[in-house]
Amino acid sequence: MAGVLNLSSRLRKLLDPPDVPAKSPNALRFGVLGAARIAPIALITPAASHADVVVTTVASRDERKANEFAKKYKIPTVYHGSGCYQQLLDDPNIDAVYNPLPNGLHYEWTVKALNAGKHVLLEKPAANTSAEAQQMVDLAAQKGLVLLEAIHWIFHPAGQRVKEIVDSGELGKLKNIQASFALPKVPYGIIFFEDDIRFNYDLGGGATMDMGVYPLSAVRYFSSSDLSSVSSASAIGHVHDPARIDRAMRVHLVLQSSVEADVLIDFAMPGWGPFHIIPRMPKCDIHLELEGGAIDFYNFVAPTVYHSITVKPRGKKARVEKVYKFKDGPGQEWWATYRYQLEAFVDKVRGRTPQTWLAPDGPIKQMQWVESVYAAAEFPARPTSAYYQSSA
Ligand SMILES: NC(=O)C1=CN([C@@H]2O[C@H](COP(=O)(O)OP(=O)(O)OC[C@H]3O[C@@H](n4cnc5c(N)ncnc54)[C@H](OP(=O)(O)O)[C@@H]3O)[C@@H](O)[C@H]2O)C=CC1
Ligand SMILES: O=C1OC[C@@H](O)[C@H](O)[C@H]1O
Repeated sequence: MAGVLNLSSRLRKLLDPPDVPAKSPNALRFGVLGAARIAPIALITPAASHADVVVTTVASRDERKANEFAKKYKIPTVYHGSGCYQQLLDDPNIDAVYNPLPNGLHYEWTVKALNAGKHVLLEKPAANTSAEAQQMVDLAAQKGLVLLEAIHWIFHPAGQRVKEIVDSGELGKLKNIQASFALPKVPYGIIFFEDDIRFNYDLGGGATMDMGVYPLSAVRYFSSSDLSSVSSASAIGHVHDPARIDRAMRVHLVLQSSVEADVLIDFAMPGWGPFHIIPRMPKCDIHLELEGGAIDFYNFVAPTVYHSITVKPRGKKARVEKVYKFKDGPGQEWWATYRYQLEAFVDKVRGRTPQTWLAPDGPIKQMQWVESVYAAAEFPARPTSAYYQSSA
């Protein structure tokens, strides 16, 4: 009963967090590039409970969409039309930019934002290629600006607790990881639309680019190791562009630490039963095999909703842990992964030491892994952006 009450209280506050009584007078002013669907979840809602963040500006190419978005989310300044993204970057009243544009535009608008002197919270994956990611990371360092690729789940205490157990040696050496993020096949419009950016090759689409960021980052994070090789990879093409857009990807990875990993990514797992009409349950799990036992981490991407960490020492009784809040650290049980991430971003901008921060070369490694997966599956690399080519 207590579990159900906690769940309901957490969900209520997750979806409608209490506003802070007052924002600080010099709160960090965020501008949002594009009226993207993810922006309310990843920035606008988390910002409501952060005293040092205000979302002041949105730029959307379409005037009506721009105004509707601004009205709905109470954003005072709006730019629209063909030059609106640059107008936002030129606005001296903005300190930080949130970039949730399609993946293929991440590089161009992040480079432009950094050149305009703005800190950048950048949606995942950082770019279309590792070379683009490298340039962005170098530019941010050169300018002394904060650039964070939004691998939000790592900022939540649940993922960090799993890492702590792995690194503690309680279960011995890590041997194998199975990481899955896969959604059931449902009619268009329920999860994705037919013309979604995820299915557009030129915009950097593909399941490995999109959902793959999660299990691949989990393998990197829990193993603390780089990739040695992709020993097998099999892709299922998306119906609209089967040779270039992966609907699903299944890979076996060998890491430099000799840990091995199986990764499954799927935008639309077919149903089962007669005519495949019974939808499958989403998969969002990490299974870690260690010398002395195993750990199952359920729902690693959205742990605030619900998660479980089942620790199974070999020959002993299993235990289940749930960690919604740090013992000593920022946060509330209802904080979304995005809220923990925003806390860290602001701490970094303000010159404080965040509870968690990601290695500067993380976005580069992440894209190198994605490139290796596509190469092994004999799928083309995502296209280098025209802006990168013109500025190289
Ligand atoms: N961290 C997370 O949990 C999640 C991250 N993401 C990431 O966020 C990014 C955006 O995803 P999502 O919000 O689902 O995408 P949307 O399609 O909803 O938003 C993308 C925005 O980009 C702008 N845009 C600019 N050029 C184009 C173009 N040629 N075609 C389409 N849109 C364009 C549009 O803004 P406008 O027209 O207003 O100018 C649009 O609203 C992706 O990088 C994705 O990987 C997505 C979901 C979850
Ligand atoms: O969290 C997510 O789930 C669904 C994906 O398509 C999205 O881009 C991702 O970030």
